[in-house]
Amino acid sequence: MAATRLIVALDTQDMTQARQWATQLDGHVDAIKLGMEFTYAQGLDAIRQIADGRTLFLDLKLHDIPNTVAKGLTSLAPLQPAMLTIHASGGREMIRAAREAVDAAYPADRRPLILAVTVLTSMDAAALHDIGIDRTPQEQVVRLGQLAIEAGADGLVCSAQEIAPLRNALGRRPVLVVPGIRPAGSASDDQKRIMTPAQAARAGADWIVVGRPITRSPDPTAAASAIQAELADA
Ligand SMILES: O=C(O)c1cc(=O)[nH]c(=O)n1[C@@H]1O[C@H](COP(=O)(O)O)[C@@H](O)[C@H]1O
Repeated sequence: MAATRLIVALDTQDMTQARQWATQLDGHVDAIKLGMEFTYAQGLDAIRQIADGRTLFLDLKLHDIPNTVAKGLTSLAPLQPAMLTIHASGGREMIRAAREAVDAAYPADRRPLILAVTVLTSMDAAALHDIGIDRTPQEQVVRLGQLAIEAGADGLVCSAQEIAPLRNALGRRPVLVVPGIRPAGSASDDQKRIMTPAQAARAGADWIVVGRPITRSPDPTAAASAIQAELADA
């Protein structure tokens, strides 16, 4: 099985902080993720500055009508992300439109992976019930995952708990990117469907996404190195 790689989520509104984390984590992580917190505070040019040759996961989780998502993704092309996110629950037509827009707007050899977010790792069965979905998170993730891959997504964002059923349904091909990662002994927070780095690696995650356990650590570099060691030993 291919090694599981580490993405750090640089979740901050602050340019100096993002730059400091990106620099100190060079060589300790495999990619950086910038999302809405940083983008809404600092804008797209700041993303370009922080990315600066690094592998960029641009996580803006687009979810709108097909035309708007397609045009939005086209507007992001100058940033040359390696990965982009859309919400699978936007539906088949939205996902298809996203894929067509990305195929048209990005050079074929630098086309970003389109990742469809299935069920947010902060949601449990009760939260799904609240929004009218009376399936387990696992059932809903597999359903949305099948739809998204059929419609042209390259991969999925899911929790580590759904990797095995997704691989059963969809095989090895979809890229599985897994947040909700908490090293053993972490305090509980807004993440509900969690696993440790080693558990995610053993389950077959292609990438794990880790934010606060690295960025809120007193020593982010040591925290990232410890996670890499855990992945390597899994
Ligand atoms: O798309 C994502 O990256 C994502 C999807 C999801 O279901 N859950 C989730 O936590 N994320 C992101 O992954 C990161 C997790 O950060 P921490 O909870 O601090 O490790 C955040 O930047 C979230 O926005």
